[in-house]
Amino acid sequence: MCGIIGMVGQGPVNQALYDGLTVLQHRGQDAAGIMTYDQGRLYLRKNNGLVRDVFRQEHMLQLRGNVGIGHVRYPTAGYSSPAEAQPLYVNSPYGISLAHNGNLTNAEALKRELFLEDRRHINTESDSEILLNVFAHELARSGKLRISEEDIFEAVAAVHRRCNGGYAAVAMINGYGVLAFRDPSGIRPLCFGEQRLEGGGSEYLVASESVALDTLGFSLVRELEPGEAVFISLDGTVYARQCAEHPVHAPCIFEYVYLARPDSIIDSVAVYKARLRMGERLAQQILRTWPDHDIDVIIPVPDTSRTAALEMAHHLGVTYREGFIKNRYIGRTFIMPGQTQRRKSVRQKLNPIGLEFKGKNVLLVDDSIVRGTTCEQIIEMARDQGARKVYFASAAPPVRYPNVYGIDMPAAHELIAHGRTLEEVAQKIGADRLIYQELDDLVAAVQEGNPTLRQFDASCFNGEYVTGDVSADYLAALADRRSDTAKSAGPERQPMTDLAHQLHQG
Ligand SMILES: O=P(O)(O)OC[C@H]1O[C@H](OP(=O)(O)OP(=O)(O)O)[C@H](O)[C@@H]1O
Ligand SMILES: NC(=O)CC[C@H](N)C(=O)O
Ligand SMILES: [Mg+2]
Repeated sequence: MCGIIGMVGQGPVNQALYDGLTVLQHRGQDAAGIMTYDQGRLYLRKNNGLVRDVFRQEHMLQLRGNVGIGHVRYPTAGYSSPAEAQPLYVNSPYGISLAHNGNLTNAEALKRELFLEDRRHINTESDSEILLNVFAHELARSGKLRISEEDIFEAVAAVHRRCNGGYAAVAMINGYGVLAFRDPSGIRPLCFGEQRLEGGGSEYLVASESVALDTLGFSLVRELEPGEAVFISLDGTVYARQCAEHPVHAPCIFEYVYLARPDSIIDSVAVYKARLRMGERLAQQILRTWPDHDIDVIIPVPDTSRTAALEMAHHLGVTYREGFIKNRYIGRTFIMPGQTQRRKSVRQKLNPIGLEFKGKNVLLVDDSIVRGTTCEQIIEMARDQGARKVYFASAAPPVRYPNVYGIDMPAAHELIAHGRTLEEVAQKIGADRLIYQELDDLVAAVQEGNPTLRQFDASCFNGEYVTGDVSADYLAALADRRSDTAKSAGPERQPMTDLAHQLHQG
């Protein structure tokens, strides 16, 4: 889950894009980039690092123009190299740049097609470069010198026919404007907003999460429908069209569990309220299955679990206390690239307050347990502080299957709950008792915010992939390529690069 943003303004957009990216930083900490357009020229700054480190004053001054797009990256394909930082650019046709959140599941096949049939060269291992080139190729089909919004929507429709997986994207077409589109299952979020200016006219902003609109003073117009594309021309005219033949709305449920900020609204569901309901349902489960519990205190694992833990304590009538203090200068652990870094960061990030643990039966609450990196260490810390019993609750069900739509959980064997029973996980993490949210309860907690949502991508919990194209072979190849062990072995030459290479060798 990267963060994407795009703006058509009436004055320079560089600062607004920068500020927007800082509030989307929780979606990607690896790399950041902004591309702007001014009088026929494009200006780009991108690099590995946090937003505050990538953009210095000299870069900001060069990002000229009233139109631009931006990206914060959390890699799910390719490598953490600056060359794969986004926005990505292709010069033909017209000059197109693109920022992508999600992951394509047929990237390999598309890469072959792009090379063998469309005569396009892909220079990185990023699936986003493939998405950009498919779009560019389809837009070029119009063969026109001047394109219309209909040509742009036709190209998006073709992208939907060719690409599988999760993709929410913003693209900037040189001399035309900013395009936003969402995959036909609406897996990754995307919304757009408007700010009316005092002197007349409006500015428009597209972003992964509504929190970016709020902080920049835009009001939410609406979220993009699955399969829909919205195009905002340079003069500020907004065009929208449904470009998918059979859209099905199945947003990623993990956005509500962990990925999104609580102050965002996604598909008309307030993430904060969904998390409160997750806490409430977890409390109900405890009252049902463990009515004579002996929990003295509920302690959240900062940050994301706080909302659910607070409500859980309220419904159980148990004291809620802050038992871990988070170092505010350390980012999210889960989205760090390697296991060594993740493991080290938990210790650096969370420090216990001893008196909240000593002699008590504590229930630690987290939003989710994925690899188990956090809970194993947290439980150990609680015991070191003298806790009598350490119970652990997860506001999400056991994560047992890989995610293929933009969350870097590529290998089932790295997930602590994969192939393990509840008791086995409890034992492995060292908890005296482990409570997981039921999937039905999680779904209900989100759905209550918008009953029209009938389906979710909950694949990491149930192994059902909404795009219907994820085979066992695909998952095996993904694990092979992207598991922590594979990644630590370093970049390898990929088969498609070799295809071009082989051809030139004769
Ligand atoms: O089982 P694991 O593999 O450790 O993954 C799950 C943990 O990672 C996330 O925290 P993170 O530190 O990324 O972010 P947060 O501060 O938003 O909670 C999540 O909130 C859990 O605490
Ligand atoms: N998390 C994401 O959305 C990743 C986008 C893209 N697949 C990349 O790896 O750069
Ligand atoms: Mg956490």
